[in-house]
Amino acid sequence: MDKGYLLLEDGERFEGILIGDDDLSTGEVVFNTSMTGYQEILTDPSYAGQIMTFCYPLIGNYGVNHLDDESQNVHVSGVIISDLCSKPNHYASFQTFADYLKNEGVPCLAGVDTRELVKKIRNNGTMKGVITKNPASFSSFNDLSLFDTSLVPQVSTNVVKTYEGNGPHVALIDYGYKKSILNALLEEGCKVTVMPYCTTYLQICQYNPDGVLLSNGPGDPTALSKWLPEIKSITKKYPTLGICLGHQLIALAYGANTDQLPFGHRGGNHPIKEIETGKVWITSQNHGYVVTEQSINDDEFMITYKNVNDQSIEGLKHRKYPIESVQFHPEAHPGPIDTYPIFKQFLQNINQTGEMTYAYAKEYS
Ligand SMILES: NC(=O)CC[C@H](N)C(=O)O
Repeated sequence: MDKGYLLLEDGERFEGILIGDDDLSTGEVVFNTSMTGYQEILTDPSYAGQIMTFCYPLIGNYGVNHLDDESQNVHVSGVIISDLCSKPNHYASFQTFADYLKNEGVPCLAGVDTRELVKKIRNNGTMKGVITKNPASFSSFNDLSLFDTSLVPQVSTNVVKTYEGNGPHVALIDYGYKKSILNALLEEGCKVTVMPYCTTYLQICQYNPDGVLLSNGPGDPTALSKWLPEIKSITKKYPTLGICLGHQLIALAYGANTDQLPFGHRGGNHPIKEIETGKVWITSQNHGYVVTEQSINDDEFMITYKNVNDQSIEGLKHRKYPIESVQFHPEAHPGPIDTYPIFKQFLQNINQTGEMTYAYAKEYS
């Protein structure tokens, strides 16, 4: 088996065994603390451009199945693990973790002291990294072409697709949506039209939805600045729910700012507090950016949830219009489903305020 290396931007190097694909992999090195759900994590398009370090020490023990994919491909650019299980045991498993990554063309470094690596990221923040078989051949972290920043166009669909249902019609704007978000809407009986990230307000109107969901997605939300006026117009007309990147885009569209967290929130045990009730929910999270509290216009938006660990903003609600957004993932997969009712709340918003929304829109324009 070949040796491989993780080279970090600050010059430190971690050694391991190279499994999966043996090509060069570049990305932002991040970590996820979830104890299960590696397949969902690998296939979540929000992780595009990132090298994922799994904190849980044993990976691959239940293999890979046909149910857990959150999209059609693995989106992480590389994987770092401690112990690899090569003899998985699960009735639904059809492939090993290593073969799966090889087929998907994604390099993985196994046998790494992930505790040391994670401690380093926690202390110094996320940084760029490279997985390679041949460290001498890697030239420079300054070669920006290796670290792509236009990630959403790469993961979003370019065709409009409708899933039939008898309930309200939701336009799901695809910045890199997770299948579980679509499934949650379909389970609630919605008709769902998935639309590309670059869909304009007028294009959405042609489909006449009852509500709009702005999905999760990879990268820095400010990379989508060009689309903010469209997003603002959409939210002024339709009841809107934003999830993760979608939440950040709503905040940006209304003039707030986003900032980068030191090492992100990625895991299945992030506590958030509902400001109105004081209740704490445990959530699934995966984000590196966050809406800055001071930048939120208090007259327009109220903060609905805050992170219990670092007090960062976890949710916003417009004071007048049916616009809500959450930084965490109510669809879970992987992680707890405590906040799944957010989807039901969204549908209530659609049903109760559908008529009013049009009145608001008139008044607003
Ligand atoms: N899951 C997401 O939508 C992630 C949002 C954004 N890319 C971030 O890292 O903050």
